Parts: sequence; structure tokens; C-alpha cells
Amino acid sequence: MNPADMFTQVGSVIASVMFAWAMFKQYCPYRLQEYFDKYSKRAFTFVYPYIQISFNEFTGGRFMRSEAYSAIENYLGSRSSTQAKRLKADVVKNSQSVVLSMDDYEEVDDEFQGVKLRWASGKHISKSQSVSFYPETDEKKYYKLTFHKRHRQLILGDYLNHVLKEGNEIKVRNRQRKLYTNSGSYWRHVVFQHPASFETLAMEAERKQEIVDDLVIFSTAEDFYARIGRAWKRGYLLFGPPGTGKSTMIAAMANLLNYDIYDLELTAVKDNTELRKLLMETTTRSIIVIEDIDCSLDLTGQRKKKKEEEGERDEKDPKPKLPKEEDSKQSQVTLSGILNFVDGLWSACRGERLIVFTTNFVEKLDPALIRKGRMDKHIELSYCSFEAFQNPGVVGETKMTPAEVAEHLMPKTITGDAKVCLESLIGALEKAKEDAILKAEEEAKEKEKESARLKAEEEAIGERERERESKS
Ligand SMILES: Nc1ncnc2c1ncn2[C@@H]1O[C@H](COP(=O)(O)OP(=O)(O)OP(=O)(O)O)[C@@H](O)[C@H]1O
Ligand SMILES: [Mg+2]
Repeated sequence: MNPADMFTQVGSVIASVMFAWAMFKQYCPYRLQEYFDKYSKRAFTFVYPYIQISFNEFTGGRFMRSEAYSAIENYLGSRSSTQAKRLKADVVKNSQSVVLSMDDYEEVDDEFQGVKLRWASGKHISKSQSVSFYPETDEKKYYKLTFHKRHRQLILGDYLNHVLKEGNEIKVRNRQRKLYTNSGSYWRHVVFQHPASFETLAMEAERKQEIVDDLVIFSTAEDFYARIGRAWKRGYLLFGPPGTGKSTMIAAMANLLNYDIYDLELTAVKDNTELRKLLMETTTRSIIVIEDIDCSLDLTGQRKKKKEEEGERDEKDPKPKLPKEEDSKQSQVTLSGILNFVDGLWSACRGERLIVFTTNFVEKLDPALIRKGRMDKHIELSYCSFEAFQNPGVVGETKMTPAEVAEHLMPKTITGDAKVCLESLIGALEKAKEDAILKAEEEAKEKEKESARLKAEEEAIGERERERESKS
């Protein structure tokens, strides 16, 4: 047979096989296909001497990104940059370095103690059932490890531990801190770059050191928490008037410990179930922040009557954070939901986490929420004090928040003349002091007037009684 005829014949055989296969897929009942798949795979593994392990990106449905998957991704990053032809690039660390990882359907070889193995990346794509012009596809990525079955012990033990350990180390090295915020039931993130640090935070040196020590001890106390059987978590309650540095302190904490921040907006959380889901998705080494907790939720309303609470808020809170309409469509997250999350869920989540609540009015919070053990450390941030200011001459009894001080110290001219700033600050302090004196004088005058009025009233009553007595 000449080669041309042979090619024609082979070609027609291939075409027939493909046609038969397509027919089989099209018309063969689904169950039969499944059986066929199953038994063909079994027959294949019977003669195939290699073991394959898949590491899926998501575990538990779409709930959590698998830690193993991301460790493997990092581990393979450095290897794939020399072997794979198609790579994915991601920019990290202050937008300065590029980290490469392998693209889908690439393969990379690795060697461990003389044993050769192969990693491959892939994805399962399943189309959603909805009828639409743009059907949503659900991608499930995975890494597949292939090795000879005689190395089973070594690979499943030492090698996988080695991969996870090295992958996690690379992750820490390339780590870029993130600021997460919840929109609906998902977290979205941006790169977290905030210049705040404990050095620049105005506060009494002693208290500041105490907080820094507390944080550092917490972050290195894994063994201690394991030994005493407690979840590795710590709660902080930051309270004080607006502009006294609560948010700044959270940023300083994240910078000190190199943690991510999860800024939880409770008003956007529908109910307790959604809250639980969001919290389960938080990663280790993170700070979970709920700002202005007194305004985010009707926490106190669980135990008091709503009306009383409203009245109280109007008189005490000069700057309510939520408009009234928003109150009406408030989320259904309850105090007990929050308490469960602080106590119950923490214990189930592995890894270190800080939870920080901030509030302007600590007395508004339910005592159950802030008792020791839930919020371990209560930190009051207040007006610039003698120590924080280090300038006793002018401060006196004036109440000035660090935010106001910072505003006066901002450069006022292009040349950044420090004298102008200081003069502005001193002027403001003096004015604040004068105002305080005037206010005190006015108050004293009011008091005097009031006591004179009371005295006159008393005298009038006495006079009337004397008259009555003399008449009788
Ligand atoms: N203790 C402080 N040390 C240094 N800067 C501060 C301090 N407190 C406030 N500031 C400055 O004041 C500004 C406002 O502070 P911040 O947002 O931290 O206040 P806050 O207590 O969170 O207020 P709010 O209760 O309104 O949220 C920031 O720009 C910060 O730089
Ligand atoms: Mg704030």
C-alpha cells in the first residue's frame, strides 16, 4: 500500500472513531456514560503505576480558599518561572516586584530526595444551568501531583510537608497587607498602605508601650494559648471622642504586627448567618474591626426599650453616624449573633486574630459585649494630655483632640515653615483656653443668677408665711 493510501485510511478510521465517540456522548444515557467513565478509569489505574493527588482551590463548596492550594501556588511559583512557558504575573510589595506563577494547563517537574515528581495545573469548568445569553461559568482550579506509587510514603509525608512549609514561607515573604471590606456577603480588598505607626501616635509613652508589649506578646504566644486551651484571639475596645486616634491606632496595630485588616460594616450584613459566613472567610494573622459599634447596630435595644434608647442617643450623641432612614432598614444582626462570633466561632477558627471594636460612647454598649474575656483590653483615647503634648505651658485645661492638633501642624506654606504651624497651633490653643475661661465665667454667672433667684423665691415664701402668721 502506498503511503498516500495509508494516510487516507488512517484518517478515515480516526474520523469514524471520533464520530462514534461524539454519537456515544450525545445519545448514550447519562448513567451509562458515568459507568463507562468509572470503569475505564479503574482499568487505567490498574495498569498505570503512578499516583495522582488533586488539590482543589476551594474546599467546602465555595466557602474557603484552600490553604494547601495557595501554599502550592507559591511553592511552584519559583519553579515554574524556569520551566513553564505560560506564566501569570502578579505585582506585590509596594508595586515593586513581580511574582510569577504557572498558568492553567501547565506542567512543572520537581525533585525531592532523588525522587522525580510532576505538578500540573488545570481547571474544571461547569456551566450554570440558568438560561441566559451570557451563561455564567464556574471555574474550579486545581493542582495535580503525579508520582510513582513506590514513593507513596515519602511523598505523602515529608515531601508534602516540605511543600506546604516552603510555600507558606514564600507567602509571608511576598506578603502584601490587605484591607478587606464587606460588600454584601463577600469580602473585597485593596492593598493596605497606611503610614500610621506607634512612634507617630500621640499618647502617653507608658500607656503606648503597654499596648505595644501586649500586642507583641499576643502575636508570639501561640504555645501559651494552646497550652491553656484557649483560642488564639484577643479583643480590644477602643473608645474616646471623635478624632482622638482610634482608627489611626488600628492602622498602627496592623503595621506593627504585619496583619491584614477586615473592616466589617455591620449595617451591610443581612443577618447572623451572613455574619458567620463572612467571619469564617477571614484569614489568620488579621484584625477584624467593627467601627462605631454603638451606631452600627441596635445592640443596646435588645435589652432596653427602643424609645428610651432613641431619646438617650439624641441627648448624648452630638454627631449620630447614621441617618434616620438607614436605621429603619438596619440589618438583622443581633447582639447574640455578635457574642457568638466573639466567643463561639473564634474557638473554631484556627490562627491568630485580633478583634477591635471602636466606639465614641462606651457607656452605651451592652456590658455583656465588653466584659473581660470578650474584649480583653479597654483602651481609652482622649484629648491631648500633658504627657501626650509635652507642652504644659499652653495646654492647661483646654480640650483639644489630636486630630485638631494635627490639622494646625499641617504645613501651611509651600516652604513648610514650622514657625507658622506652631504659631497657628499656639493661637488655637490660646483661643481654646480663652473660650474655656469665658465659658466658665458664663457658667459661674448663670449659677450666681440661679442662686440669687432661688434666694429671692425663698425670701418671698418666708415673707408670705410671716404675713399669714401675723394675720392669724
Ligand atoms: N493620637 C493621635 N496621634 C497622632 N495623630 C492622631 C491621633 N489622633 C488623631 N490623629 C490624627 O487625626 C486624624 C483623625 O484621627 P482618627 O481617624 O484616628 O480618629 P478617630 O478616633 O478614629 O475618630 P472617629 O471616632 O471620628 O472615627 C487622623 O488623620 C490622625 O492622623
Ligand atoms: Mg475612626
